[in-house]
Amino acid sequence: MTRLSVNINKFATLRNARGGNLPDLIEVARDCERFGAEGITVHPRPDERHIRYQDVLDLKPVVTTEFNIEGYPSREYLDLVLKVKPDQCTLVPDPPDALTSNTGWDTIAHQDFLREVIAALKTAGIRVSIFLNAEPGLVAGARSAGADRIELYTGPYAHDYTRIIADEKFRKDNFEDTFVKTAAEATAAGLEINAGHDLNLLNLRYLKTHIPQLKETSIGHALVCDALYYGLENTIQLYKRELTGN
Ligand SMILES: CC(=O)[C@@H](O)[C@H](O)COP(=O)(O)O
Ligand SMILES: NCC(=O)COP(=O)(O)O
Repeated sequence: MTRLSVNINKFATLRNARGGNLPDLIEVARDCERFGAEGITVHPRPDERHIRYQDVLDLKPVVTTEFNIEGYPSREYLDLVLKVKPDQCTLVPDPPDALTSNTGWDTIAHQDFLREVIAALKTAGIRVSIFLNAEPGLVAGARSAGADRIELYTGPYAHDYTRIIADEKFRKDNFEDTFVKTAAEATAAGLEINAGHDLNLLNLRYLKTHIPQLKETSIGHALVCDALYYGLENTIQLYKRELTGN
C-alpha cells in the first residue's frame, strides 16, 4: 500500500495572505485525515513563508495518521523536530531562499553531515527519509548515511511526463534508467521509497504502476489547486484512487 500524505503548505500560504487564521490549519489537517489522507506533511522554511514553526507544534497533538516534517537540517529545524518527534523527517538540501525544493542530496559529498544528523534523529525514534535525485549512484551513500528511506524527487518526472509516456528512447533515458533503477537500487539496499514534488492527477498512476514498492507519496501544490475545483474531500479520494488503481 502506498500512503497519500497531504502536504498542507499551500493552505498556510492562503492563511498568511490575509494575516488571520483562515483557513485554520488544525481544521485542515483534521479534515484531510477525515477525508482519507494517510499522512500530513509540512515543510517549515526558515522564512516561514507558509508553515510556521508554531504550526508544527500546534499540529503535533492533532495529527493521528503519520506526521512528516520536511526541511533542511538546520539547528532550528533539528530543535523543532526533536521537540515534536514526528513519525518521519524528510531532509532536503534547500537553501533558505529556495523558491521550492528543486534537487536532492549529494549523499557522497555530504555523507558525514547526513550521517551525524540522521543518527541524532533516529536516536529520538524518528524515521528518516532523505530527498534524492533519481540517480542510482546516490543510493549507496543514502544507505551508509543511515537513512531509513529515500524520497525520490519527482520534479523532473513531472516536467517530462508527456514525453516519458510517448517516446520510448526518452522514457528509457529519463525514467527507466533513472527513477526505476534508483528505486530498484534502494530496495536492494534495504531502503524504503517515498516520492514527491509536482505529482498530480495526471502523472501519479504511471509512477505508482512502475514503482509499485512506493511506501508514500507526499503531494501538496497540485492537490490544493485541484481542491479549489473539485473540493478537498473529493480531491483526496481522486488522488487515493490513482494510488490504488481503482
Ligand atoms: C520537498 C518537496 O518537494 C516539497 O515539500 C516542497 O518542498 C514543497 O515546498 P513548497 O510548498 O515551499 O514549494
Ligand atoms: N515532498 C513533496 C511534498 O511534500 C509536496 O510537494 P508538492 O506536491 O507541493 O510539489
